[in-house]
Amino acid sequence: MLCLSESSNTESSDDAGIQELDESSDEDDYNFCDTRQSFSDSAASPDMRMKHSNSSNDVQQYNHNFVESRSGKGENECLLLPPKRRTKLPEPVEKEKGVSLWSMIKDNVGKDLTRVCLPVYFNEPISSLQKCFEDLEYSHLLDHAYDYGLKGNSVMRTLCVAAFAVSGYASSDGRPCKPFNPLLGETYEADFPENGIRFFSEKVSHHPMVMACHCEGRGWKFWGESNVKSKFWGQTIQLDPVGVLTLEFDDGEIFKWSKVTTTINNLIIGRLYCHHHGTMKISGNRQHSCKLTFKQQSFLERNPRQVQGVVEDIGGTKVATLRGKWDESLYCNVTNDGVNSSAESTLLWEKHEPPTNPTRYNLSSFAITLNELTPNLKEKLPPTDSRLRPDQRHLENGEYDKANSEKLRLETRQRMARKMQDNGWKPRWFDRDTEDGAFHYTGGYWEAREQRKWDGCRDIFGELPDKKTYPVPASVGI
Ligand SMILES: CC(C)CCC[C@@H](C)[C@H]1CC[C@H]2[C@@H]3CC=C4C[C@@H](O)CC[C@]4(C)[C@H]3CC[C@]12C
Repeated sequence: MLCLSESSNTESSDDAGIQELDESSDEDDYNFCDTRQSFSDSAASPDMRMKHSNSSNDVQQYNHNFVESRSGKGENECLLLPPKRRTKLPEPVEKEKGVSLWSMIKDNVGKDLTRVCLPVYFNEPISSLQKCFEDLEYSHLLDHAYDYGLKGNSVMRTLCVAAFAVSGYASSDGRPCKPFNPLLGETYEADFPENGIRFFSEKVSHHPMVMACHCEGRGWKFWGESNVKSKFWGQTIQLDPVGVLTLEFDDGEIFKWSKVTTTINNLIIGRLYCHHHGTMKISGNRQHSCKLTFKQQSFLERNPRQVQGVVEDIGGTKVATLRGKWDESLYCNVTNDGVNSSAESTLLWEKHEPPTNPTRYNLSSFAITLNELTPNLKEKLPPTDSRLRPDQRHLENGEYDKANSEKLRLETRQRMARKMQDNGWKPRWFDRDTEDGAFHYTGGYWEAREQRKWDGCRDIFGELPDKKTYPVPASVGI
């Protein structure tokens, strides 16, 4: 495995595991304004007629409890609007260098690839914690799922949950770089009132590398962990996710599923791309469950990236089907009385348009916003937030040499992570449940943020206070 998940290797690098602002958005997190704005996504809205239409500007009733009246009356009412987010990354300070992955690993052919140190140039300016949040770009599907369920439409609820589970893969298309491997105890918060969600994640284990996350939306909670087992096959790497994702609606309905296998292709020659394949069983605790198949890619496949699925009731009767592509869109057909209805299929989900000027990282518009650090936000963050990680910030700014040296410094520091874990280090915000073995959010993050009380949050990105207090064990790999 080429630097993807950690190995217990002694000399491997932390590759283990491998602004210009558009608007003056840094003034305040919130802008007060007197026009009502809508941030809704339309596909799969419960109020929408079942057609392929995609009108994205309807103001929908389930949106934005954050849009509150400030003055409380009349035409001049002032509404609290969400922050304006940036639409592009900063212009790089230095010119981009053309370094091929092959040039980095060619001298290591036949060697253990976990020992190959990749320079920061192969990273994207996003940490794996932030990448977990990318799975929630289409969280409106869960809002719709909640509403459908309340209206008694359990089939549409299940279909929306399935569409959500697939939508998380959309942003992996055409992304050739490796996210930063967070430091032990690194956190990431995402307060997205415009999407009605609040997300939090923490790296809870370094060996094996595990990240736990927790997200609250309108009518639902979603949590899980991100941990992959990887196998290196030479030209490809296979990633098998470990752990279960859980979605719980406020009315008590729960869905659980695991992610499918991801294969990263053309590591050595050709254009690097990833492909997702396997079966995803989304099990519900009430009326319906869904089985999705991400098709295996073959040389003859004229239609790659396909996903197909069926929704079944507890008796095993097929009540709906679903098909589409994980990098494009998904449609469903609801079966009536066991007979496939001839009516046209319904659009459940469609990928957002890519940004107009993509960078070499090929981030989506949503991903571009995730590492933005406004002065106002900076004041509120704990010292462990990914946005404060210096090498990642330098990379984002296109300061490659600074990024590289900071990365080396932090990796040296990180070498004591295993020692810390062995010595009983515990995550600050998550706890492993003794019953189901999963990490659960212990709560209190947003409350601590309110009071700016970050007790127990170490300065993980700074200089080590004293090497004697934290000896770097010679035999510990990262
Ligand atoms: C050698 C270097 C430059 C290769 C770059 C590899 C990139 C494409 C790899 C590195 C880490 C990978 C991610 C690691 C873990 C997961 C979780 C899984 O459930 C979905 C895929 C996803 C999100 C992977 C997508 C591909 C990924 C981003």
